Amino acid sequence: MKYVIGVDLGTSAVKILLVNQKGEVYKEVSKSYPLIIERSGYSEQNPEEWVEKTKAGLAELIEQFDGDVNDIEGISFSGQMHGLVLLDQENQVLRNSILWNDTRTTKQCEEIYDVVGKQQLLEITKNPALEGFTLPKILWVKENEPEVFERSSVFMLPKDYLRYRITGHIHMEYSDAAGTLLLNVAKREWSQEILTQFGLSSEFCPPLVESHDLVGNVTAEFAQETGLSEGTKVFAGGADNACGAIGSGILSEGKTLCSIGTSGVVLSYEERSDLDFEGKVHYFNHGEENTFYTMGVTLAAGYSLSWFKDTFAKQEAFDQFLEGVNEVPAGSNGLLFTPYIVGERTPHADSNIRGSFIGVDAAHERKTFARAVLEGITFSLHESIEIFRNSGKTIDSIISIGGGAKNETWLQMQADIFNAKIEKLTSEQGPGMGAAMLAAYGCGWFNSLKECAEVFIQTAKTYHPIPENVETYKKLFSLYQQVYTQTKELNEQLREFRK
Ligand SMILES: Nc1ncnc2c1ncn2[C@@H]1O[C@H](COP(=O)(O)OP(=O)(O)O)[C@@H](O)[C@H]1O
Ligand SMILES: O=C(CO)[C@@H](O)[C@H](O)COP(=O)(O)O
Repeated sequence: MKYVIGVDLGTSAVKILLVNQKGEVYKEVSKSYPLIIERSGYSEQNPEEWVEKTKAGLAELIEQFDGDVNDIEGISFSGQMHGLVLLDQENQVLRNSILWNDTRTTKQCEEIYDVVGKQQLLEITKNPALEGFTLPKILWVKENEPEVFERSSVFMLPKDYLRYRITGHIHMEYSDAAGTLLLNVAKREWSQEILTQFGLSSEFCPPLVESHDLVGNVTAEFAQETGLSEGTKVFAGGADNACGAIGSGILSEGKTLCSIGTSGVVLSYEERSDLDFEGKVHYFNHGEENTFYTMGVTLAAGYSLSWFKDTFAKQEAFDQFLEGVNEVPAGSNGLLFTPYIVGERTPHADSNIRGSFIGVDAAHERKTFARAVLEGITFSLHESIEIFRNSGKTIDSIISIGGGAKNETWLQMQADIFNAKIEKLTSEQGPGMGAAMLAAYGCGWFNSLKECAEVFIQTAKTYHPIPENVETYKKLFSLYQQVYTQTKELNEQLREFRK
């Protein structure tokens, strides 16, 4: 039996899957790392920590593997998107990576609109200037840390840096490059226009490759440190949302994905590159050649839950913390939560908004708050579903992945709030599975990712909407939507008190 490895470099942890030729997950390892939050709006990680935790995870996986390591034919990657990694001329990391959920760059986003023009930016990159994307982070470093910027010779994204450390070769692939605001998404090339407008050279951008392209082998040093074979082929991989889509079989029109990781995503497959969503949803290159996807993003989806748990019950596991949420009725006895704890992206691109609990009552218990947090996160994702439905898409069936898909009550809640059938797959590790599929396709096990999906992906359980809950949530959703407008001005005034 042959195997491939899928490495998902997430925001909360690196998750590593060893998958056999039938698509069965043979072994699974996860190693977590923290966010570095120096002040409100900041979010960083140390790239060395990604490398060390991946090495440790791979070593553990190989140690437990009782087969022949030479049968592990390929490895590929899925990665948290947009994070800026700056390297100097010796390819040494210059500073911590500034992550996708860091919102310090509002000023730089305005500068991008001033210099490029909103319409022109949408035409080239298909996306608006959002704080989380990479170009605003590059401009922030240029303005605030000029000595660091002057020493930088190339920029990378998180999983591309990790892969560089495994192979010694620098590349970037289209699905992640799409989230930099430097790529012409339809033409699939770095935008000379935007690079020139910001005084950036072409050499600052790595060479572009396809997600399933072979980009090297495991170096002798990395093989020795992890137990991997030097013969294992390394394939480029994709952005975590592109990989999540591949790992969930979102490979044809009409398929919708809901992913609840640190962020939350509602994603739809697009064959064409010339649709116009006016920047209301992100529009990126897929990890499948020459196709695309659109998505709405909740900045703090799983992160709202992990923040709430870690703040009030750090020692408890998620399952223990969520015990009893199924006993609280739909609507959490009148308690509403908005998950804007680090700002929001879809539908409100607003780095200043913050979360609220509305309607706190003396009768509410901890489990009421926990359920309200799950509902608030799901309402936020429903805003993206509504954008897609209003654009003419039919969404009656959704595949749900990510850490959030581990909880039965949350999956039923998704069916009730989205008013759609929810499918849970045999593995909720969509991005890791997508990465493994890119390696399997790259190794030539299948003629296409679609063929691979037919073998690798299976539905474990389906959740159908409960009509009574659907009605309750319809009413509550319109109240939820009002909280943003009602609290926007208050949050402007609270800004000066934040540290
Ligand atoms: N047992 C669980 N039940 C419900 N939610 C969970 C559970 N375990 C993890 N989560 C949620 O999943 C999130 C992590 O999901 P994951 O897909 O691993 O994220 P990432 O790829 O961003 O690292 C956590 O922040 C948490 O909110
Ligand atoms: O910023 C985005 C997408 O635009 C995020 O979805 C990141 O890609 C992080 O993903 P997770 O760690 O939550 O999976």
